[in-house]
Amino acid sequence: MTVKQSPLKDCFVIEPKVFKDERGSFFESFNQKTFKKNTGLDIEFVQDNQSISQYGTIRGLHFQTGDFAQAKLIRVAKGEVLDVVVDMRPDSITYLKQFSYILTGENNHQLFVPRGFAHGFASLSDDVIFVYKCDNYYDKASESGILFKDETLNIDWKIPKKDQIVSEKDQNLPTLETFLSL
Ligand SMILES: Cc1cn([C@H]2C[C@H](O)[C@@H](COP(=O)(O)OP(=O)(O)O[C@H]3O[C@H](C)C(=O)[C@H](O)[C@H]3O)O2)c(=O)[nH]c1=O
Repeated sequence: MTVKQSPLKDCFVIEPKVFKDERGSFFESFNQKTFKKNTGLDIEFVQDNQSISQYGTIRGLHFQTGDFAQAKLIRVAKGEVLDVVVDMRPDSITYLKQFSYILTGENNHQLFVPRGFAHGFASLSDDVIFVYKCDNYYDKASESGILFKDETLNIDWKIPKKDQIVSEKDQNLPTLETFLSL
């Protein structure tokens, strides 16, 4: 496994070792000992999530606040996504900076997103199987987020407006300016 730092503090890309043969391929999608050895992080993931999305779906930007903030280890089992994170930690040297990365079922890359980051993704293909580990449990009351089309962040989701599929909940998330003023 190779760990590559992203431009955002504490956020990094993991490229697992993939074994290929005439049958197909195999890789360890998570190994606690290897993860700790290569990242120096001793994290206990407590919840695995999976979502399936059609082309054009944009989920996010989400995060849980306070005691229920979540670090996530993200990968795409099938399809292709543009994954986007924003550092929402006021004390961070990369505060309010954003980073996007293409995750696919082909490259098997993973993105580690620390607690205190907003996270979202756009489905660039149909039938995207998006799987991720969280180091804290889901807590509806702690859910928060930033509007995906926030003008300050000006994220290019790579999906034409006419093709965008966004939940009612996400369409009503606050802008960054509003969130920061709360
Ligand atoms: C996240 C979550 C949701 N749910 C329930 C709540 C809703 O009834 C239903 C769909 O939830 P939601 O529309 O919030 O799902 P996503 O839009 O995929 O949310 C996720 O998408 C972005 C990309 C993230 O990074 C977060 O992990 C998460 O917010 O699943 C649960 O029961 N447990 C959970 O952990």
